[in-house]
Amino acid sequence: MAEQAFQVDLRGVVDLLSRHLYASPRVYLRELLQNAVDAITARGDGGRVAIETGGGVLRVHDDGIGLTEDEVHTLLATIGRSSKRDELGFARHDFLGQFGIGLLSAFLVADEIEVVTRSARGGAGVRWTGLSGGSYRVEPAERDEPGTTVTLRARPGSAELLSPPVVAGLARTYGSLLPVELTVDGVPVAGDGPVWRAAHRDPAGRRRALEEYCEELFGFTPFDVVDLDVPEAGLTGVAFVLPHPVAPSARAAHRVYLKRMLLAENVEGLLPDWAFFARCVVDAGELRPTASREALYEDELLESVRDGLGEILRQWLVKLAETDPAALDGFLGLHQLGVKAMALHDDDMLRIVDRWLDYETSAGPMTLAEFRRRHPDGRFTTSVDEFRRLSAVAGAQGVGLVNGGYVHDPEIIERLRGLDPDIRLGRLDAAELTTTFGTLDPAVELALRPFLAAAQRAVERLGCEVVVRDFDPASLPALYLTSRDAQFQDELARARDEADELWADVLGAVGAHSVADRAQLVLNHRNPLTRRITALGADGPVEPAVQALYGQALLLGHHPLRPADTAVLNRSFIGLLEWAVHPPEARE
Ligand SMILES: Nc1ncnc2c1ncn2[C@@H]1O[C@H](COP(=O)(O)OP(=O)(O)OP(=O)(O)O)[C@@H](O)[C@H]1O
Repeated sequence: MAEQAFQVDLRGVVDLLSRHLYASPRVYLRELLQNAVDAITARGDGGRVAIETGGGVLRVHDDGIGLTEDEVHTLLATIGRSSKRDELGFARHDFLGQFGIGLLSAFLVADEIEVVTRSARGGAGVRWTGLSGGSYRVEPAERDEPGTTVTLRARPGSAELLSPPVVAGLARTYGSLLPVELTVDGVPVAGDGPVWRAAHRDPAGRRRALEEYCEELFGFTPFDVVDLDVPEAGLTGVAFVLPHPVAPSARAAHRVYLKRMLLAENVEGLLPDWAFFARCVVDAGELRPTASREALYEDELLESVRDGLGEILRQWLVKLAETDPAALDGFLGLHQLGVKAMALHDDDMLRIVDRWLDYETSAGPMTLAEFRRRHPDGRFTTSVDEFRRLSAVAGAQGVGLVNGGYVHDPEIIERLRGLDPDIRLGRLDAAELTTTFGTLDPAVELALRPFLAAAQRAVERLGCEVVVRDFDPASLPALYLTSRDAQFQDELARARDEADELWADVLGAVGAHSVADRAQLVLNHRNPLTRRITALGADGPVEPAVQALYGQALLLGHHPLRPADTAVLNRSFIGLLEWAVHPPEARE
């Protein structure tokens, strides 16, 4: 059977382009500009593109390579055919176009495209007229010079897009960096090339020019300006460090030019995620666009560009730390989350965090490096709540405590030990604090035995052990300590209660070896109120008082309240009230 060629319904293709490929019909001008610039490139360097507007008509003239009649038939009339690929079909890297569909985008704003062209390689002028319905005609045309003129007549409803101010604006947006002479209605479109490549008398002058550029583009005065250069991708540009904090999750949008033609103003994925504190303007010769030319095509080159740009920003930061600590301080004040995220993977960043970032500690705010100097055996908490409830106690006992409760902190502190094996900063196990609490005089301890037994009965069902110690701060009546192990035991006990017999035995065996490790209610003998409670006789309100201390210690320590805890708290409150209004002597 003879093979048949696919038929293409041009209306379907135009619909696809206008509604699904391009984000906006504004791109028509970019595609025409791009073809003109490619034609100039194909002819040899230096050329002119002149755009004329008015009366709902748009003309784009170029003095590029032009097309012969044969080429008109094959290139303009075949969708997907492009002269910008080599024999093997690879896009040739000196051209902007590659897909062979760009010209069709003119149908987004016009029903008819007219191309009058004459090839620089010889032959007469040709007029090609393409209609959005899917047909075209070719006829001879008068044209003296080689080059091409594309003419569009606005479709009803699209006149605005072809109007002089809109066209001038679009030409400026897309084309102001193009290496050709570009005019709209005779007015040159600013073409001094990339601002970051312009010559300046001194570095300060250049810096000022770049800052102004940033203000104009992004509306902020940058904290700093970093030059970007990734030769393997033919990429140059600048990164502007944001002068205000941003959420790390905010997608950083960069302005990207490919071969001096604007790709888009909000390109994502140019920098590694952690570098969310910078906005870039770059021009790259080798990166590829997606077919819609509104985003970068994700390939290995883009990946290595991302790594390369990340490295440049990292170096900038390391240098800032070495040469300008005050500026680094300012930077960290704004963007510490990003720096912490970097420190998870990068030793230099980790050292910066260690040396420069202030942490909350039991001895006030200071850097981790300073903290380690003062407390070689210090501890860190992994939650902010834990820090809040234990820092006063730990501090009063000379145990240094760091708040490692914010994002990335525990990982960062763990990584520090990888950096230097001598670092002993370890996780706090709250139960270990009791070992540093002062024990009581044996005689006092002995006298407290009956009280302790009664106190233990009062909280027995809550799964905690009552001890009396002597510790600072004296203002604290009692402290509730869980160890991670005690939490595990709690869960185990709960599981054992709920499990059937077989499992209960297994779980029992698991827990058997460390039954002693329970949560502790540590009563502070240094606190006057607590001391009076421990002195209560057997006929005193020992039970509600101890339960009240227990409840207060839970609340003070921001511990979660279980239903049993709430019940005990209520009961103790009522019990104490009863004691207050019906003292024993009144009951007789
Ligand atoms: N101004 C022009 N001068 C010379 N040739 C042109 C001009 N405009 C278009 N062409 C020819 O028509 C072909 C098809 O153009 P079209 O814009 O559809 O695709 P492309 O530029 O090759 O690729 P892309 O879809 O990526 O833009 C081009 O490859 C080129 O050979």
